[in-house]
Amino acid sequence: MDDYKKELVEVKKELNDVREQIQQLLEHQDQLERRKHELEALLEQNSTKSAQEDEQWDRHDFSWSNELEDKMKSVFKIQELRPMQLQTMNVTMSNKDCMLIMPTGGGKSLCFHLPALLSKGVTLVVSPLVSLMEDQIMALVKLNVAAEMLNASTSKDTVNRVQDEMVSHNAPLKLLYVTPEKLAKSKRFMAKLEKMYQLGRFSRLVIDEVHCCSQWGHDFRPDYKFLGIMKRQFPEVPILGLTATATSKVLEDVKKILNIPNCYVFKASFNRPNLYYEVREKSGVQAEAMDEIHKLIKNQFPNQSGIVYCFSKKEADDVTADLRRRGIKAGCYHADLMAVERSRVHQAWLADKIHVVVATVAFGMGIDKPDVRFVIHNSLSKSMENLYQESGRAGRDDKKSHCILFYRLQDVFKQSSMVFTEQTGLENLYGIVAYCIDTNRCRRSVIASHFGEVWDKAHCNGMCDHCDPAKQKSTQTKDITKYCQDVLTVLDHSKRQDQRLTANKLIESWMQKGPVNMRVKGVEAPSSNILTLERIMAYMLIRGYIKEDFHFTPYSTISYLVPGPKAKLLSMGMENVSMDFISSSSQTNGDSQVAVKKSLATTSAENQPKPKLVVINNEKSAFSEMKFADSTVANDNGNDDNPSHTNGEGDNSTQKGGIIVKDEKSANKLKKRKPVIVSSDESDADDMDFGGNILTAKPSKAKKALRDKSIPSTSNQDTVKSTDALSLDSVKSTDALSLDSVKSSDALSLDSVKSTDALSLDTVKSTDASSLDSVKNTDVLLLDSDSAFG
Ligand SMILES: Nc1ncnc2c1ncn2[C@@H]1O[C@H](COP(=O)(O)OP(=O)(O)OP(=O)(O)O)[C@@H](O)[C@H]1O
Repeated sequence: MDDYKKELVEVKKELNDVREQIQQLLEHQDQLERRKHELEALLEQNSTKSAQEDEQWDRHDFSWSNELEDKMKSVFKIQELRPMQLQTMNVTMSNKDCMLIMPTGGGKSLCFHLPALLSKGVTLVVSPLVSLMEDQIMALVKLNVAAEMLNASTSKDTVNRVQDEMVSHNAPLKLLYVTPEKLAKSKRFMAKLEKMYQLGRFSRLVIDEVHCCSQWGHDFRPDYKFLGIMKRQFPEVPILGLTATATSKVLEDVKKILNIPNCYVFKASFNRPNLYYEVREKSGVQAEAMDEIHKLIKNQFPNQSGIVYCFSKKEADDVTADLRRRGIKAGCYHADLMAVERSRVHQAWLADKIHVVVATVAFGMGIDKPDVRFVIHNSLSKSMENLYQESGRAGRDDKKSHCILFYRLQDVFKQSSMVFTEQTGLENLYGIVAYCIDTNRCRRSVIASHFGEVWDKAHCNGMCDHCDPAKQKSTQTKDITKYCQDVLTVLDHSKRQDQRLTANKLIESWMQKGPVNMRVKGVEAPSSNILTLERIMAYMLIRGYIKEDFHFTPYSTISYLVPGPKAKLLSMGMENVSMDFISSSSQTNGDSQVAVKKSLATTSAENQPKPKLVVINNEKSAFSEMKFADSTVANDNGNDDNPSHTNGEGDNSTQKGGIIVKDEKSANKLKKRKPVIVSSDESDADDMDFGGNILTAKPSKAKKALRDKSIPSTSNQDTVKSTDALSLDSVKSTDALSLDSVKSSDALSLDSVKSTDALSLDTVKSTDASSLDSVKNTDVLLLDSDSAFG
């Protein structure tokens, strides 16, 4: 017996050692993977560089150099070339094949527009979209450059005229745009090209969006495959391929398809130094999310051009309507709208008649407005690549512009149920989720690694929310192994109950809420706020501790969560999980980073509520004498996100300028809601920036507040009558207040307020300014005017 016991102790010890070693090896593996990635990126960067340097393609002493400079200034009004433009032009002018990878808005077009003017004959441009060709031709014609296009809907007369010009020595035609279908399907056109070639007039073949050739690319077009014969048919014609998006795998594939294995490849950096990248927490309440976007556009980008990208056509419709209602000049753009309407919106935006285009990704290729000051993502993009391309429509004029993504976990599942059928759909999506939940890495560096580049954090120049000195935060790494194990225990339990859990339900069960049979004994309700829990959930998802399991219903696809490939390691205690959190000391007021606002340990701060009712207490007001029975002062600055302002437990005094809260449950429930603000001084409402719902003193102001602050979407406006802080004559079923019935209510004497969820007042009877006899579960903030506005 004793021997067995002794051996058992030894085996256990050895097992522990093995676990530790495995843990260390796993960490080492992670480090090596990251370094491997960096080294590969550096090697690729350097090999491209050396090819460029070897040949000195940035020289200014080619036979065409003077003319190039002259036409650049006189025709295109451009004073200086951007990186890689000169190299590309010199290579293609030397009749060599070339591939240019340059980010959206980088200036790819000039790389063939300018050479076209310097060359004899015609540059043939293959482009995938008719609208894209139309825009370019319009711009070229304005600059007096002879450009034409041929597509399926070109009239016969135009086709004849253009085809004659192709083979006529004296014709002014410089650029001819065609769709790939035209090449693939029109023998007559191919015959004309042969002729043009024989006459020495086929000066260059440009293939825009060249990644469309490859099946590995995200935008494969079968007709692009036909371009493979061009090199064979026209061996003397240099090919110039352009793209903003090509991994090395796609690039190799494209070279093979186009038969240009030895072409030069130039890659401009994907760093757009003038773009400020930021991720913000998105409210789970639609009206609040819209408040935030409205406030952002109104205050930070007044009358400036921007785009709001949405997840779906319906979302785009709703956001447009909401912004318009709030006085923003917005237009909608998505695939369900008629082409005429889409074009009207696009043109009105180009002419600054509307400021904001609210769109799905259909608003994409060919947008060339220089002064787009902001691109907001109202919902998560489906990949880093998409985010980069869509955000990249901002700041084409090189001036500072903002790219702001609003993130919330629920959007991950909206996207995942759309992309999970794509080959790398989920992988790409989780890449952008990792970007969103990151607390400290430079956003630029994260973007860079997606494009196989390494950008030094120092080059960010404070142009992202993590590098911006004004938003600096320190972070702390915390062990969340126990949390993750608890999540897996809840999932195990649900499996035994034969129940599936969505992310929301999983969090609910984990928090020991929802159906009793889904709560698990031994799993303690986490004391962290919902954002923290969502963040942990997202982290578990991208690290493979949990995974999505998709089920189809007749109307939609539902994503349930189940244990992931790495769950076993965690359950068996063979892996520790840690995660970075913003440390509480460095949190700033009003900051809406998605990063967790409080450390996991700060439980008392977690439970502080967001006030539902804010009473502005100015000198003359009768409120100054108001007292609330049965209440606890918890905070003195109106910002419950800042734990440093939280009073310690046991402070039961009632005082001016504090949240008065008693009931923890209602506090938690109301935590994330914005306050209703009641003021006896109507000017208060104008000055305040609580982003909340406002009821002011005078009916006229109240109406304005209702209109401006969009209470209608959260309340039934038509049932709010003559609202007045001092006398709410009849407020019925207002959702904003969640008051079932408030009758002849008056701030000084609320005769009967029942089931008031907003105030969480169970019963308020014979209340008066100096003594509210029975106020329970009050969730009220009483502020001095000064602290309210300070
Ligand atoms: N060297 C330059 N200096 C200043 N502006 C430039 C320069 N080169 C190009 N531009 C301008 O930059 C803008 C974007 O150029 P362009 O449309 O060629 O971008 P792109 O790389 O083709 O982008 P996309 O992938 O979105 O089509 C245009 O307004 C163009 O006139």
